[in-house]
Amino acid sequence: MSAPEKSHEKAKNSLLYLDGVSVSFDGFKALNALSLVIEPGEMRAIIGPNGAGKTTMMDVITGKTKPDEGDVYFAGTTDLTRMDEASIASLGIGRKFQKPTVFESHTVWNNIDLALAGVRKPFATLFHRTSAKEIARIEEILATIRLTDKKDWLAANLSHGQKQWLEIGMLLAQEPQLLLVDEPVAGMTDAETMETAALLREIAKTKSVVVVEHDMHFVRELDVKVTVLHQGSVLSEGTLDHVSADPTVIEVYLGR
Ligand SMILES: Nc1ncnc2c1ncn2[C@@H]1O[C@H](COP(=O)(O)OP(=O)(O)OP(=O)(O)O)[C@@H](O)[C@H]1O
Repeated sequence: MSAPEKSHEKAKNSLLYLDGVSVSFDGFKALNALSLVIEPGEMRAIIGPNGAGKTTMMDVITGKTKPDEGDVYFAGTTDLTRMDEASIASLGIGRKFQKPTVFESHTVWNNIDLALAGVRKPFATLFHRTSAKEIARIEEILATIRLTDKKDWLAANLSHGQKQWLEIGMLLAQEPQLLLVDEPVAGMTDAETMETAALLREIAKTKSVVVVEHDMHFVRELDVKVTVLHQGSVLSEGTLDHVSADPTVIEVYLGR
């Protein structure tokens, strides 16, 4: 069997499979032979000090950055290194950036409706009236993101945390199989942070989720397997208690 066929075989039962992925910027290795496997239906937390390569990893998965080396497969067989960002998004990989980008002058309801419209065919959007099925889906999403009672509010009037939830709702409208979420609780209150953990746990019942986050209280609340990145590679992996007790992790976090 040739090398590419071999990796393909190993990727078979995973939703996301990265093996030996390296990315260099002017000779500096932002990712260094990174290997990571996410199972279907899994939620994973990614932690690591500044500059560990977390954002670069997300950029490689979404096609924004092409790896110099390594394999990146989605759903076992789709080689993401050969696809552009738009094609990867349409496969069902949704990304939420750190800063919320909701439509401030629209209501909460319309923001979700517009996100649903984004996945309709252009012709359908032009003559569109929200169908009963779509209304039910919008209501379901509003319940998930804790904004049912704010559905008529302008997005501009939401708190920072609620805007983050709304943007998660807009991603859900696109029915992704895999959600990549970058530092969702930065700037949130403690109560919003805990609610975000509960919300993501609910979402993870039907979708795979990869969350990058620095907030350890939040990561503990997620209660999922944790991957620690350092200098572009996996330093440690396991429960939060396991990685927190790992001497190599302690050195990286405390030795700086
Ligand atoms: N486009 C680029 N050009 C040059 N260097 C880059 C580029 N993007 C990232 N880097 C470098 O690669 C390294 C990894 O960056 P990355 O943003 O992936 O880390 P991170 O783990 O997301 O960090 P943070 O927690 O601070 O967001 C850093 O040293 C960064 O300066």
